[in-house]
Amino acid sequence: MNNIKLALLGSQGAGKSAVLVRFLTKRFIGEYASNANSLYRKRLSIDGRQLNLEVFDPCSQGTEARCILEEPVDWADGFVVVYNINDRTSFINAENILHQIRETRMENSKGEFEVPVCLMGNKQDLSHVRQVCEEEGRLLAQENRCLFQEVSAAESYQEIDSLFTRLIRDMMEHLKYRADRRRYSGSKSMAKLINNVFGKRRKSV
Ligand SMILES: Nc1nc2c(ncn2[C@@H]2O[C@H](COP(=O)(O)OP(=O)(O)OP(=O)(O)O)[C@@H](O)[C@H]2O)c(=O)[nH]1
Repeated sequence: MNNIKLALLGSQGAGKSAVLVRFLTKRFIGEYASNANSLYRKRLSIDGRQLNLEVFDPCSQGTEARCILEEPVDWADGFVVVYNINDRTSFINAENILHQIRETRMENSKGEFEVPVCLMGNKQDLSHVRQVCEEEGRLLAQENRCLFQEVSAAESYQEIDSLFTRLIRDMMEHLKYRADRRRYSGSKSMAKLINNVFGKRRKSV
């Protein structure tokens, strides 16, 4: 069975827990304890494939984006970055987080892989007081080559479900690609090793 690790990032109060709980339980719960990191686990079936999903929902109280990122950025196979469309600061924070994910992951993987990321503009039900227009979100997502949608954890399940599902599909593809690459480079180095040992020996006979 596949294990998939997802991290939720974003400003305090953007609705990270609300979005996640909507996806996992189909329900909206108004208030969540936000003074501790949470790790959620769920078994899912996507395209007939069983998987164990782990989601890290870090406590973002009073922390800077870089601190939020320190733990999950190496751990996760994919990210959901949430901002509140009624709070421009949370959008700017999302932008910083996306840059940091890219920087860190590019460094770690020598630019070979791009980790799947989804940008969510939450609280769409309050769009009459929005501070960030939808186009800005879409542009930011395009620049960072990630999925994007405005959602409302309070009012709708469908969009959140399909966005998470698309992201998890991308993550599964990405993990498979990485595993294939590793296998391929493993067999290449094995072939090199065999060549070095036996090839040389044969020459010297
Ligand atoms: N109107 C509206 N309120 C929402 C929505 N999503 C979340 N909220 C509210 O926004 C507040 C913050 O939501 P949380 O899910 O706790 O936000 P968070 O990003 O997990 O916050 P921290 O854990 O503090 O980082 C709560 O009062 C939620 O009820 C939404 O889609 N619409």
